Amino acid sequence: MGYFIPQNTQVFVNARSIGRDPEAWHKPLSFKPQRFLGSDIDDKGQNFELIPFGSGRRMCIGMPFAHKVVPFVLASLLHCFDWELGSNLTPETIDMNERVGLTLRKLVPLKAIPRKRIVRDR
Ligand code: HEM
Repeated sequence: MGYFIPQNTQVFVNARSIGRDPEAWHKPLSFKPQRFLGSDIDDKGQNFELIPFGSGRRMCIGMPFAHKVVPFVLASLLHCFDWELGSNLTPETIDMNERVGLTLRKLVPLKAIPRKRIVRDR
């Protein structure tokens, strides 16, 4: 690609910017999980526009575990609690600005208040 990278250079892949590239994604800043319905793109390291777990020999070894645990924990939290936003916020007024760093964090932390939902046994 025409770049000269000196020996022993430490290279960081900017997965955040790749995931927000308008050349790779339609309306990249919109939360649209349905964009993956019927899509061939997955996160297993072969589609370089989506590399949350990295790619190649050093990609995340915890990916299969994360694939099982993250949906399970999320589904449990949604199933067992009703969630409210504090500070008179609505989904439209949440501050989505980000803080710069090695990992991506919200500039203003999200305060979500869980209210226990009665879950009946079958
Ligand atoms: C949503 C959850 C997770 C994400 C997004 C994630 C993401 C990543 C990324 C981006 C890398 C660097 C890959 C590279 O250098 O190309 C990595 C490496 C690694 N991850 Fe994860 N990870 C997750 C969960 C886990 C879990 C649950 C474990 C262990 C149980 C784990 C263990 C590791 C290890 C050991 C490495 C280093 C692999 C190596 O350098 O050979 N990760 N992960």
